[in-house]
Amino acid sequence: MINATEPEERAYLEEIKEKLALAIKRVDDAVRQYSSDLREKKRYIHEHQSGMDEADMVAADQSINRMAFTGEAAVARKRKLFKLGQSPYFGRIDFRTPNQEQALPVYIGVHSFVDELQRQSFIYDWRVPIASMFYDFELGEAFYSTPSGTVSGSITLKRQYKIRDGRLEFMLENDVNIHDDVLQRELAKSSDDKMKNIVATIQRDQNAVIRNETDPVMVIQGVAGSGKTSIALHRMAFLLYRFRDTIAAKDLLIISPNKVFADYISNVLPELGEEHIPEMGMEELAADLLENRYPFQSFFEQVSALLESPHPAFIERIQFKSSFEFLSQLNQFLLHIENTYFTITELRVGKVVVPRQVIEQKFRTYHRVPLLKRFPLVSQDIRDYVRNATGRKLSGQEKGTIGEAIPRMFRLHQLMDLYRDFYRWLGQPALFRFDPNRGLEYADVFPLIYLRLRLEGISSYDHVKHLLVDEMQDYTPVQYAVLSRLFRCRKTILGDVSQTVNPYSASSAETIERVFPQAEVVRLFRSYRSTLEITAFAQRLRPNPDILPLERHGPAPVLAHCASLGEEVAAIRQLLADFKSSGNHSLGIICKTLRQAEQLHRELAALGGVHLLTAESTTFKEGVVITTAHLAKGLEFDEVIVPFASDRVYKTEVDKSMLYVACTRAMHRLTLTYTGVLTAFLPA
Ligand SMILES: Nc1ncnc2c1ncn2[C@@H]1O[C@H](COP(=O)(O)OP(=O)(O)OP(=O)(O)O)[C@@H](O)[C@H]1O
Repeated sequence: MINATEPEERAYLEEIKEKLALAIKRVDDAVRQYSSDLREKKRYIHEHQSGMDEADMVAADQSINRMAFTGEAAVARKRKLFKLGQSPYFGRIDFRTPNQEQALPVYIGVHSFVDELQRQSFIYDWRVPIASMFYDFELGEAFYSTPSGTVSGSITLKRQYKIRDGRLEFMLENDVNIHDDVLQRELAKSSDDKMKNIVATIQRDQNAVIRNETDPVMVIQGVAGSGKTSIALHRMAFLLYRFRDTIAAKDLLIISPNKVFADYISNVLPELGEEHIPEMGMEELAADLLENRYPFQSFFEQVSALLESPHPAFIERIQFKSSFEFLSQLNQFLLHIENTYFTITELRVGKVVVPRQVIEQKFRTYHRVPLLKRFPLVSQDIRDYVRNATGRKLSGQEKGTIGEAIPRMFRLHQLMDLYRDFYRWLGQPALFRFDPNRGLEYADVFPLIYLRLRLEGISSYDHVKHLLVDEMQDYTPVQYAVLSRLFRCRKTILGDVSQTVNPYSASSAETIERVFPQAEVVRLFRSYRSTLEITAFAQRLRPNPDILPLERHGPAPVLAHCASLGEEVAAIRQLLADFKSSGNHSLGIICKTLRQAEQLHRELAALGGVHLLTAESTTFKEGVVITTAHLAKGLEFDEVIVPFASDRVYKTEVDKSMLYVACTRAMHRLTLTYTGVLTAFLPA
């Protein structure tokens, strides 16, 4: 066997590092050559500019661009090689097909490394087909799929390595399931400031999601900490690799809940050697789709309003607009306006009378065109009709008459008027509240966009080739209907219905399936983030008998009763001091409302290094963070403190959701502090 023993492996690692160093040197030389050629070329052009014609200039430009492009590619390659030098590979399988005499080792890393001189693959990218067996199989029979068919054989050896800064820290041989051991070590570590890649320990069910190439829509419903976001990002990296000839990072789009989250996850793709993927929030998308014509309340403001003053009529409006019933009513209304808002009459233009039937027939011709876009088309056809009838060109005035008369045959043209009419048609005008000073309620934003999409058509996102939607539970059927019409591409949609920040407008995987009947729904029950003690504690808030926590232990969550607010703040100060000497890196103090978070921030700011995250924040901060459960969604911390966990603060369904989200952010340690009586959501 090749490299059977640990000393042999160590020697082999040195050998690979040398090869990598050599490869880096070659790239360096090449880069130097490119830049000197480029300089030379530019100098030449500069000097000979006057004698060059346009064609020469274009050719020169092209050649400069080509050179710059090759130079950039070389720099990117160098970056990858350098990274491999730090940690060339994390796994190995020895695989033998029936017609091979000996099993050959397949070393697996974050990138591939092929020695061009020897024409030999030393390291396989984790995304190549053969590497999938590392995640899918233990020792024994195994197979992998390639575009040209399935390859079967057997795995005779499987190893995992932890190589850091070029040094082999440990190496594990597996006869049973080594993944667990390495996984445990990874999970027990304290978190860095941002989300990490998990290539070395991707689990089998996760791998299936990451490598799924066939389903047009994947919906991932996974319990808190099941790795949904991680998997989705690895899936993007996989698709970028698998379809590298047709999909680039700029062709993907991530819809993320907020900028802090976007920043938090922004490291993963670059770590995997891919470029940054464009990202936008739902509100940004909404503003764009409404062309900034109508100011509106944000989702964060909607949830804050629910937390601070949950008015029954407000809740009713939200609930209704989050239902399937609402979407089908909107669709019926669209039919209704199509059938009843037209009053088509004959049209006189000079001496010509255009009969009603002709105009009707023209409108029918364009029934596939969005309704509000038909008028200019019909107007043009009628002009042609009149021109043919008169046998002469039309005057400006005649053209104008037609251009004005045709749209007038439809009752309303303003989107907002139509939307308002919808509620009249429903017989529920009170369900639409519009205060021009405060803008639209958030619950009205996507219904209005939906109307616009159906009535005017929008094609500005046709370039997107894969859409990733995180925190799917917080979007309503109308929002999905908009996404489905706007993004005709493949989609990966993920979330957890237990972690909604607004139970009145939550969507489950089943809801989403109704919008995307072709979706493949995957459910993940294994939870990786928190210790068993923390997961068990969070289960008291939202029991889920199917959850499978990983067997990892830590201190039991603490419920700290305090005699007064002053004492509570003092207790939190003490917890902060303990944290600073604990060796942990991140601490999240997660409140229910922004007001509480701001208040606590004022109390603790003097300690220094305490960051307040608000809806306006754009970057994730290392160390101690004070924020709300809503904004902490998707993030994780070594330690979490949930202040004010009393029955006065956590009493409604929305409050309970917030508490669940807050507690499930903790990886290793969780403390809840309160004064008075503990929230009833945590019965003893
Ligand atoms: N296979 C794995 N190997 C190592 N770590 C993993 C693995 N799967 C998940 N994790 C870790 O578990 C934690 C939770 O992952 P992630 O944030 O992707 O989960 P999530 O399902 O999106 O969580 P939530 O819905 O609660 O926000 C992260 O620290 C992630 O690195």
